[in-house]
Amino acid sequence: MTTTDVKLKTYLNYINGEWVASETRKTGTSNNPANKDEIVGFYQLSSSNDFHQAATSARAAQKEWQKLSGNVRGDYLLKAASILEERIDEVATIMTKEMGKTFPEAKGETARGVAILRYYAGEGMRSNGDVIPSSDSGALMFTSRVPLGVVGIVTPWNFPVAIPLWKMAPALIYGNTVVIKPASETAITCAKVIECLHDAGIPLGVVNMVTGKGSVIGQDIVEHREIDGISFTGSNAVGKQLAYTAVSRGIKYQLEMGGKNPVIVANDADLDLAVDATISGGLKSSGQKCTATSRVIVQNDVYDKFKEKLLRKVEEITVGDGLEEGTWMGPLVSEEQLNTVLEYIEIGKDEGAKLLVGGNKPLNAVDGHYVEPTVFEDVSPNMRIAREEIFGPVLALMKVDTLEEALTMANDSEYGLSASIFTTNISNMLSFMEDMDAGMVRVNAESAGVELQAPFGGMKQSSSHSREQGRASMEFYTNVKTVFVKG
Ligand SMILES: NC(=O)C1=CN([C@@H]2O[C@H](COP(=O)(O)OP(=O)(O)OC[C@H]3O[C@@H](n4cnc5c(N)ncnc54)[C@H](OP(=O)(O)O)[C@@H]3O)[C@@H](O)[C@H]2O)C=CC1
Ligand SMILES: O=C(O)CCC(=O)C(=O)O
Repeated sequence: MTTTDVKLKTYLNYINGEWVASETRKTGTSNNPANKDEIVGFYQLSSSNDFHQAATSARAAQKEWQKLSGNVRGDYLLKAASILEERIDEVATIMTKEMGKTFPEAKGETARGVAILRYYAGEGMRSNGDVIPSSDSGALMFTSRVPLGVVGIVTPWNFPVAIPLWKMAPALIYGNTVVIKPASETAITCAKVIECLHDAGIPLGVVNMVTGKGSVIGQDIVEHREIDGISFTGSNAVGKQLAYTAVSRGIKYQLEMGGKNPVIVANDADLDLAVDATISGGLKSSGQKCTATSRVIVQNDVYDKFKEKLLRKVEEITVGDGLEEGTWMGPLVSEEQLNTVLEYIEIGKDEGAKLLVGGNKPLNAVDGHYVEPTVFEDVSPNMRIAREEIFGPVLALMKVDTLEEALTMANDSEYGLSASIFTTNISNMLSFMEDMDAGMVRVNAESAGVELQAPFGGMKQSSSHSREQGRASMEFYTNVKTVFVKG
């Protein structure tokens, strides 16, 4: 049985190189958020014992995988990249159907997945240590990076190809084996990615996928004795809970969580650029990115002009099924997410913010979890819509007199993931780069849209202060061994 049998539409767990049903014999349903009645497929609702099988298989495969040379491990990633590239339309279609982002966005993300696999394949050939002069002239001293062992990976639904791959690919290239539990909303998209690794011939047990509710098997991923490290992206509540257990077990953990990302528009900004970037950074993927722009802090002199240009463009946004040509913004991922966003819109109104545009479910879109792109103004820093992550297409405009005030406001957040400034003045750029407390600081560019070869992560409550992607991944997925050799 394969997961590509469309008649069955039931996707299986992947354990020790085989597609297997959960021992529970229960499945969950993946629905299309653009059309609630359309079933995309079924995925396994796994048990702790299913997870145990996967973790045990990953352990059994680990030493042999580690012993392969880096370029041999890289070859598997290269093969998987080519297979994913051949299947790009199929994978992107499933992604759009499961989580709602538009097909061009889904295709772009899948292409990014291909590039991530190729990038980390190359890592297998790069240096993994340093020679350090010993104080003993007759000795050789060097460092070597060794894998953690078996890594547990928990991923969210908003980047269902890129995030699993930017965690799995570095884990694998540095010699770890993995067990992934993807978000339930996008379990099938993850199965499609795993199929590529399977078809690339990756050895048995090196990659394992177990689907099911995080609330049922999630804790196993960090508690299981065979798990040596855990990498998580998702909400702060779940991330912190996993971290507590990881600390109590003394294993490594890495968390990527929320954001409340500001954009500053200075008096000297190129306003058209700033408007386009605010819309793209805040509303693409319906604002469901941890790097999405949510606070738009605009200097007084250009406030009215910026607002007018922004509203004109927001009103032109077409909301609809992401598979339909001409749709700019798809639905939210689920009814739960829709309710959360609508609730925040009510909170904004109750707190006294002024709703300029949007704020409702579109009248002609009853079949899916749609919400209009929404812009508030008169938002003050203490309002909940200025402080809490909404994870939806909601922008909060905030007016300031000076850039110092803008920076203070931008930094007034428990989060510190990404931040942008739009300015043509070099000293404004420099003070922003220096004083903005965010893991990603961007000048004349939107807050979202990270590059796979650069470190990614946040300050404050946005992450566990570690970094993912690029060569920074090596810090998490390996331990340093210092070797001293005396002839
Ligand atoms: N930083 C980011 O990129 C993301 C942030 N978020 C934020 O989180 C909010 C809620 O989204 P949600 O999807 O519920 O996020 P969660 O943190 O609940 O989900 C992320 C992943 O964790 C799993 N999970 C859930 N509960 C547990 C648990 N107790 N132990 C271990 N794993 C668990 C989920 O599985 P399952 O799907 O089965 O529940 C999913 O795979 C969003 O509104 C947004 O604010 C969400 C997604 C991504
Ligand atoms: O901005 C991006 O492209 C990545 C965002 C992200 O990682 C996330 O939302 O989880």
